[in-house]
Amino acid sequence: MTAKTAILGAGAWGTALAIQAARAGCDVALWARDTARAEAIAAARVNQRYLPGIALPDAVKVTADAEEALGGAALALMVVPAQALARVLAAMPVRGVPLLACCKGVEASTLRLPLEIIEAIRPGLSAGVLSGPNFAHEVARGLPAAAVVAAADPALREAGLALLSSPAFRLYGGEDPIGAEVGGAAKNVIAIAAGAVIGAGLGENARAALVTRGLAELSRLAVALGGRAETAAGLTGLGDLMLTCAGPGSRNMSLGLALGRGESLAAVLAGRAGVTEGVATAPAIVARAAAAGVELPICEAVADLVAERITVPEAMARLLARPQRAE
Ligand SMILES: NC(=O)C1=CN([C@@H]2O[C@H](COP(=O)(O)OP(=O)(O)OC[C@H]3O[C@@H](n4cnc5c(N)ncnc54)[C@H](O)[C@@H]3O)[C@@H](O)[C@H]2O)C=CC1
Ligand SMILES: O=C(CO)COP(=O)(O)O
Repeated sequence: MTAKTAILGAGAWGTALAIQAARAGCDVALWARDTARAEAIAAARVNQRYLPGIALPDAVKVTADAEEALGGAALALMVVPAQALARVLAAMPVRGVPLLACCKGVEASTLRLPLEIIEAIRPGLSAGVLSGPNFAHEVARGLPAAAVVAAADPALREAGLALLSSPAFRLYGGEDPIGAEVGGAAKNVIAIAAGAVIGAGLGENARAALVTRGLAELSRLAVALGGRAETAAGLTGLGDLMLTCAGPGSRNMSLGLALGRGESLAAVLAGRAGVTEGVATAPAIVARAAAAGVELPICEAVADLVAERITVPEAMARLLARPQRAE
């Protein structure tokens, strides 16, 4: 019998992962919260709002019925924004279905990372993280990519690799889910900083410095929260920074570019359908780090920037004026 994977969240990444799971040989249920939207995607066989122009394979069934999506599933992927994860999960009849969190952020109201949210809402459920440098539209098209299934439970790592891998989508097992989720959340914030310096005309040197020192920030925080420093050098840390800080293909980077050029946050966000995770995560990750006794100066500058308390040149001047220290 073909294994079934449930994808909970039909945005850009959920739709791409549904296509990928079908390519990997699964029966797939793609759950959308809105019945009309689920019906429109099912009828068109395309998610025109979030992933236009890419057809869904026959193995993907689209539904707004959570019971139908999760019934008989061997694995479920949570692919809603981090700020919506708790609400969506609380309403899901997951029972014992193991979960992979695919969102990259910190919950603003509680400062929880995705696996902490899952443990609070479904205590004892086997859960892990799927993360890495993956633009949805490239994965959906079958272009080569790699990612990590990070979980404490080896059976979940194996299930993730078995159900989601295909020749062009290379998955690695990871034993440091905390490091993976810190990397995914922090890189979105650092990407806003990277975009902002380019948008403000401060140059490529400034971006390289921010990305590298940003890597040090996410590594410090991961270790403080119980993760491993070396995870920062892998796909979920450095790999995703390289992708997300490289250019306007990233929503976070492109937001930074616009802020750097002097556009307002509200105007930029009003013009986009998809989530820009770094906006809510910037203050949350700073507060979470502070609670753990860790300073994140670049994330702090981004939190001030998105709150419009500071301009890009002011943020850069503040970072440059920090006391000298060893690298
Ligand atoms: N788009 C990408 O290339 C990648 C995205 N991610 C991460 O995956 C997560 C989701 O991103 P995307 O799919 O790109 O976002 P998106 O903005 O394209 O789609 C989000 C989906 O979640 C739904 N949603 C939003 N709030 C909801 C709520 N309260 N209840 C139920 N559903 C809700 C939306 O209707 C939409 O279907 C984010 O954390 C993002 O950082 C990770 C890797 C790649
Ligand atoms: O997480 C992503 C790539 O790995 C997507 O990045 P953006 O949300 O910035 O587009």
